[in-house]
Amino acid sequence: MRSVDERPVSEAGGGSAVRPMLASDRAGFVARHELWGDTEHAAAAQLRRVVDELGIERVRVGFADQHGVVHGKTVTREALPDALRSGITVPSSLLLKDTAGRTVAPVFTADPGVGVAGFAGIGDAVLVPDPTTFRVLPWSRDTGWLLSDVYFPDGRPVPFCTRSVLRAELGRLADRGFELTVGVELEFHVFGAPGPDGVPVPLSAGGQLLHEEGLDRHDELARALHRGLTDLDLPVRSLELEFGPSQFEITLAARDARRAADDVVLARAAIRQLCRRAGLQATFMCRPAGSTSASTGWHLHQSLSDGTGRPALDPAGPHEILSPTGRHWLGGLLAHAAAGAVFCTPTVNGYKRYLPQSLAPDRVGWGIDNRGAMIRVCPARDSGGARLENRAGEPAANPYLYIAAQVVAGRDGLACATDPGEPLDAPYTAPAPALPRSLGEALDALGADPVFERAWGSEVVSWFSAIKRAEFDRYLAHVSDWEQHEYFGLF
Ligand SMILES: NC(=O)CC[C@H](N)C(=O)O
Repeated sequence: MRSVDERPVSEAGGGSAVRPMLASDRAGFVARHELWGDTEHAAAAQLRRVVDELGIERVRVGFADQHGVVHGKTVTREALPDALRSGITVPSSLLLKDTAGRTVAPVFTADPGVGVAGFAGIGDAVLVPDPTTFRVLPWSRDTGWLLSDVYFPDGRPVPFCTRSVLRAELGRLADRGFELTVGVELEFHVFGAPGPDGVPVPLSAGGQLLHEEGLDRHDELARALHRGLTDLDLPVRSLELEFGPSQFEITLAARDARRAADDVVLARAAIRQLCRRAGLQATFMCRPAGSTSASTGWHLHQSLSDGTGRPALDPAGPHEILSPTGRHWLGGLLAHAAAGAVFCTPTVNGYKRYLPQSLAPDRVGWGIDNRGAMIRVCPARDSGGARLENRAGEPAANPYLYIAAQVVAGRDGLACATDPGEPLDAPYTAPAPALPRSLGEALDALGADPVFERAWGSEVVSWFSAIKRAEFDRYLAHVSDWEQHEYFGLF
C-alpha cells in the first residue's frame, strides 16, 4: 500500500513535470525527533540487510507494557521501512490497563486524570522500534522481532514507557559515576497440556533441587529451551531443576542493566512460546498451582562499576565484606524495600511467596552468603567481584521497573550514606521489619515513601499505583474457594 506521501504529484494536484514525492523525501518521525543515535542507525542498516538476506516476511514490533508483557503489531516486510522511519501506532490505552486488560482511567472524558496529556479519547501512541533489539525468531518461520520505546504523536516520550524509565534512571546513576551490571536467575513452571477440567497438569511430581536425573527426564524440553534461547542470542548460562513439581530455572550471564532487562522480556516470551509449540504451558506466575505449588522467585544479582570499569562494591581490606559504596547501596535497598516491593513483586499472587524457611525472604534484612535473607551479599571471590543478590522479586515483575527501583533505592542509599546495619545470621527469626504481606500493604508503603516519586515524578508512581490498586481491589472483591470451605458448613 502506498502512503499518502508517495502519491505522484499529478495525482496530488501538482504539475506532471515534477518527479513523484517519495516518502523518503520527508524526514520520518524518528529523524524529525532525533530518536536514534549512531548505534541505532547502524543497527537499522544491518537489520535491513538481514531481512533481505534471510527473506524475513514479518516483524513483530512490540513494547513491554507496564506488566512487562509485550504488546504490538506484526508488520509486513513491505511496511517495515516505514515502521523503521516513523514507528507504528497503537491505542494509548495499552498503557493504562491492569493485568486483566481493563483500562483503569476514564479515557472517554476530557481529562482521564493520569496527570499526562495524550490519553483522552484513546488517541495514538507511537512505538518506535529500537533496531539494536532485532532478532529472528527461531520458532516462527520468516519472522523477526523488535522491541520499542513509546512516544506521543507530537514527539513527547510517554512517561509511562517503563523501558524509558529504566534508561533515565541508569542515566542518573551514570551522572553519579556508576554503571550497574545485572545477572538474572529466573524460576518458572512448565505444565503439560491442561486436563479436561482445564487444570494444568504437572510435568513432574516435584523432586530434589538440582537433581541431574530429574532434569534428564525433561531432556527434550531442556534442549529445546537451550537451543531456542541461544538462537536469540540470550546469554544463557544454565538450566536446572528446582524443588517443586514442574519447576525449572534459567540463569543469564551478568551484563549491563539495560540489556539484562530486555533479555528478561525476550526470555520469558521465548520460553512461553517455545513450550506452547511443544504442547506444554510455561508460566512465570509466582505460585501457579494453588497452595501446594512451590514459589518461583527472580533473584536479581547486581554490582556496580565506576566509570573506568573498576568494581565499586569490593572492600579495600580483607576484614570487610563491602566497600563504603557497597554498604550504602545495600542500605538504600533495605530502606526502600517495603515500597519497592510494588515493583519487584507486582502481583497479588507474589505476596504468597514471602514465607519463612522457604528460600524466599519474609523480612527486610541482609546476610553474608545467606539464602534466607532478602539481600544475600556474595563476597568478592577469585571468580568475581562482590555482588548483591536481591531475592525479593518474583519472575512476573516488569524487569525495567524492578531494576530501576533498585537504582532509585541504591542511589538514595549513596546520597544519604545509609547504614545497612548488621548482617542477619537467622534471617527468618531476626527482629527485622516484615516484607509487605500483600500487594495492598506494599502499595500503602509506596504511598508513604517519596523516594520513587522524587526520581520518576509523581505521575509515574501514581499511574502504576492506580493500575495495581485496581487489580488489588478486584482481588479483594473476589470470593475464594478457601472462604467457601472455611465458613459454609460452620455457620
Ligand atoms: N533454590 C532456591 O534458591 C529457591 C528459591 C525460591 N524458589 C524462591 O522463591 O525464591
